Amino acid sequence: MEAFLSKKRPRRSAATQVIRRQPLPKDLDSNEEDTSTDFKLATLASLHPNVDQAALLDLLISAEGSLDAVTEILFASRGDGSSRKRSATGTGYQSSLAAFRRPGDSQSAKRRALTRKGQTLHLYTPEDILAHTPCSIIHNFLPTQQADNLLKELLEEAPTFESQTFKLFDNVVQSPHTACFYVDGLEEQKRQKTEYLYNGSFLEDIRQITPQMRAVSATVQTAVNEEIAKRIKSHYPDGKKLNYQSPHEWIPNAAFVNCYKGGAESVGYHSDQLTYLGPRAVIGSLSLGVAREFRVRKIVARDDEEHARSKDQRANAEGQVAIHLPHNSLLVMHAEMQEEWKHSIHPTPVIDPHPIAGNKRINVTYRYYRESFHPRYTPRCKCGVATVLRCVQRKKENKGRYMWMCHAGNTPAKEGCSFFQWAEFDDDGEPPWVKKPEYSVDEKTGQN
Ligand SMILES: O=C(O)CCC(=O)C(=O)O
Ligand SMILES: [Fe+2]
Repeated sequence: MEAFLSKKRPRRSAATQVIRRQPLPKDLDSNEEDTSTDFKLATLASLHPNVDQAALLDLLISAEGSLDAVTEILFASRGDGSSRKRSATGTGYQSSLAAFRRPGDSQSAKRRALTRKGQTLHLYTPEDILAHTPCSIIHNFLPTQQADNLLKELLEEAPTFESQTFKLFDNVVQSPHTACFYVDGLEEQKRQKTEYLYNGSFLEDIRQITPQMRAVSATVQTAVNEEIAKRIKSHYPDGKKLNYQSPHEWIPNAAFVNCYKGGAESVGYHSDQLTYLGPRAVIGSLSLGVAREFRVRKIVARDDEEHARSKDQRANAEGQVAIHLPHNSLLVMHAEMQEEWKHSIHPTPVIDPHPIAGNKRINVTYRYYRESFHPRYTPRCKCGVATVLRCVQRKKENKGRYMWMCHAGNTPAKEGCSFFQWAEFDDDGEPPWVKKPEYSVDEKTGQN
């Protein structure tokens, strides 16, 4: 990648520039990619000589480094018959679920057949989303006036948001959208600035939640807890919460606000960081303004025998599903999401302007930062820095295991160390230190 970056690249968009500044807490690195970005870009350039290199890099980022996926998108957009032609509308075409089912399929086979390489399954109804993704959605979530007021308030904040940074292969790159982190109250704002590390650095721009955000947060809390209870009952084995999932109430105490201006702004496939949320985290994500496609893809283990035979079979198994997120919808990402799926906001050539937001989409992801995952407790690496929590997603032998790792090297110009430690949790996802005498009763309740 360095070699590529040092080459002169005409018309390179700001969205793809490698930057050297404060990273935001995204976990967008493609952990286990082995082929260099230089090589991938050279391959793509030779396959698609008429496409600008900056556009190819953008596509490579949103396809999470997959050459196959980029080529598929480019052929599909040319409509040469190798794939289903892509829609020119902002929110995609309606696919009938029946088209993805085969007569006589068993229930599990039906689920496997739902997504196919080169095809995106578009889901609109809460029932379909609940049945085929690890998410649930509530349309028209807030009273109209409250949703509009929150949107207006955040549209005033958004022009001062900064581009996200994330790790792609060995480089910190800029995500093509802007965002800002909000917490509740002055004390928490101070704590966040000085105690919580993101990709090995402290965040500079942390803001206190706005009055509208605070009011909405209580409504989100009630709805998310109800959705969690419903999901446990209807989807999980024996109607019991997942192992490592917290049995306690979900309390939103932090939020990322994302802004996507125009259809080209997007975020590539990623899983959210679990470092301060703990395993099996739930996230409540409120969409305002322009409707966009939220795409989700199941992660399939690289050495999974069922899919090892061909790349195509693996791509089929991963597939992708587009969930349509209209104004004033609350999407709940359930406990199985971050460990087993990746998500993205897909770029689109056309959007339907929103009467208040114009070409912008505002998204608030409410999160629960758990006291037991405060960096004062989590393992430190040899650099003396609190480590990052990751889950093995692709290697079959350790799939689903958690690990603490050094992330100091994610700060540009800083070297990290090789620190690695398997992370242990009890059935409720609590780390071992909560049982130590030093861990006070107050902290167990999340109050300090
Ligand atoms: O904009 C969205 O809906 C998703 C944003 C997201 O993935 C994130 O903040 O981690
Ligand atoms: Fe995310």
